[in-house]
Amino acid sequence: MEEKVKLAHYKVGSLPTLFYVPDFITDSDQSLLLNNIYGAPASKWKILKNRRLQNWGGVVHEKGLLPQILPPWLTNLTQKIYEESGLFPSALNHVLINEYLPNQGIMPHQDGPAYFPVVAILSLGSPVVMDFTPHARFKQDSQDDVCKDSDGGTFEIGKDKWLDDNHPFSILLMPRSLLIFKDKAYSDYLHGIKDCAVHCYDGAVNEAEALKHKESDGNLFSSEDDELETIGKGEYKNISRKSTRISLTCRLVPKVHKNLFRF
Ligand SMILES: O=C(O)CCC(=O)C(=O)O
Ligand SMILES: [Fe+2]
Repeated sequence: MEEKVKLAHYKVGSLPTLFYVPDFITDSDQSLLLNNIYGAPASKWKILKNRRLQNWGGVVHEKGLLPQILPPWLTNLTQKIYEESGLFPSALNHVLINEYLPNQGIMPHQDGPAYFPVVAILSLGSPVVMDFTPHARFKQDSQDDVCKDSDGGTFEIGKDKWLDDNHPFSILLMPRSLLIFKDKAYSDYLHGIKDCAVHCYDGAVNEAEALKHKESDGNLFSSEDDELETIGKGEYKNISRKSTRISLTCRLVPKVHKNLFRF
């Protein structure tokens, strides 16, 4: 994304606040990030049931951040996101790095309340499809979806109408791309990645944009081109996840507890 280029140029799908920036970083930036991530002490990895993660920037509590200085190899990235997106009120101070093997994913979830409600996710390695699903709580709470009948009672609008306005969608995340979402995409939808080795990208909101930019570097990870299969005449648009994916979820925790502890 060139400096001062309007983010609006990268809007994808029908929500106003979902942006996909192909080739946000270069191949050599990707290699540098991967070298730093895999060069971190083994103790930096937290092992979960379905993925591994590294937490950088400090410990996030519901009431704020117990901060830890981000290393320069991460501030290079967060500063670029901060400056080029223009969506954050101050510099990003937290990065979560997730590593997924081909049969691993992340359950549909909503990001926690401690974060400023804009998230920027940089993808490295194997492509994946991320699914967005309307949030059930949003469905129940939405006053707009409750209509008054002539007796003053209320009735719910039909499920079909609700789904028209709030339909699930998916997005193809190619390596070196940046996904940014906020507002409705952040608060009214869950996002997740299926834990299976084949993902279908047919109908993904950014299909054209994602497939335009797929030149590969051929090192560290197997070629991403090999992972995109188009069988027949575009009937099955699948990804075979053959290699590891790394994502860097970059966020701002506005409330920072000062001088509580140092690392
Ligand atoms: O790996 C991803 O792309 C998503 C990660 C995510 O949703 C999170 O860390 O909250
Ligand atoms: Fe998330």
